[in-house]
Amino acid sequence: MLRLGTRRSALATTQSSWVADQLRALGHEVELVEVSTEGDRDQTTPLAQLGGTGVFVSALRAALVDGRVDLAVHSLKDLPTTPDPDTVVAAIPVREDPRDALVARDGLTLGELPARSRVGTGSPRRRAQLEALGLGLVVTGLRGNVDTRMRQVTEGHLDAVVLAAAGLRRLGRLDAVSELLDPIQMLPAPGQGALAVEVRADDAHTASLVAVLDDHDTRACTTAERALLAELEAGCSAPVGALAEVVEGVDGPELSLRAVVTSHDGTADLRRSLVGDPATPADLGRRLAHLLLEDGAAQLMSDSPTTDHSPTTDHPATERAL
Ligand SMILES: NCc1[nH]cc(CCC(=O)O)c1CC(=O)O
Repeated sequence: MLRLGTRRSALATTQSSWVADQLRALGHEVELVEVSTEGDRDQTTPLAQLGGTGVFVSALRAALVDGRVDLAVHSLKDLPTTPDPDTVVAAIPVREDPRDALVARDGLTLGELPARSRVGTGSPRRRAQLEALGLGLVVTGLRGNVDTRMRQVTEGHLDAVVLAAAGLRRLGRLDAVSELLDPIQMLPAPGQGALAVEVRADDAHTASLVAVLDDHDTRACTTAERALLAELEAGCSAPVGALAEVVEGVDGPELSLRAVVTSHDGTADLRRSLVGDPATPADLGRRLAHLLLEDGAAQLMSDSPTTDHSPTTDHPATERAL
């Protein structure tokens, strides 16, 4: 019996159940074990103040290391880039749509939202890229699970929210999307849309069972995106977007990587891209990071730290961690 640790939120349960079903299809017995995380218990503190999305990860890792569970499923974009000595990512399954999605009132697109429309997001990356579009949108902080965030729109508190398309697709809520944002406007978080299946570092047995779920292209793409993030020394809540894609070149497949670094207020941004060898994705990510650093990425990220650290003053109490 494989014990699979999962957080309780609808999205976490859906993701964990998907992995469990894949393993069952291979003939394994799998049991879901609920693990509660600080990010779930504390429903109002902005994530950046709780220590970033890493708060969702640490409790699951603790359950792994204690031997309460044998594997844990994370959203890859929530995994810190610093390797954990006690665990390994045994599989990165095939990625869902990596794009961000707009959920707006009356099915409006970003371009159709009038100036002064209130758009909710708790992510500094989304906030900065929205501001950088220069549409006169009023970006307000937001936390909570997918349903809570979408309710801000249906109840008329906000004109729109931005969420990961992958989460909405997994929850069967793509119907609520008014626009899938083109990465030209909004580059997703490194690793967005992909899952990471972690096992104990010393558990080669479970690692080998799980390894068959690994998707080669997804691993290459997310390795490039995360190497870029690590080289920029930026954390999970940094205003950094990145998207790698395997594309067909003249001499076979190539890895194309695009990235954006913004100041926290979105008044300045740097965009760059590189194409390289899919066999050495981390190298590509590091090289693109160095180009951005040469352009001044480090100063840009440190220059204007976001002044709005209190999204809960806009949307108190009822919100829950995703
Ligand atoms: N940080 C929260 C989080 N972590 C993973 C997802 C969505 C699923 C994914 O990106 O794989 C979300 C919600 C969101 O950004 O809308």
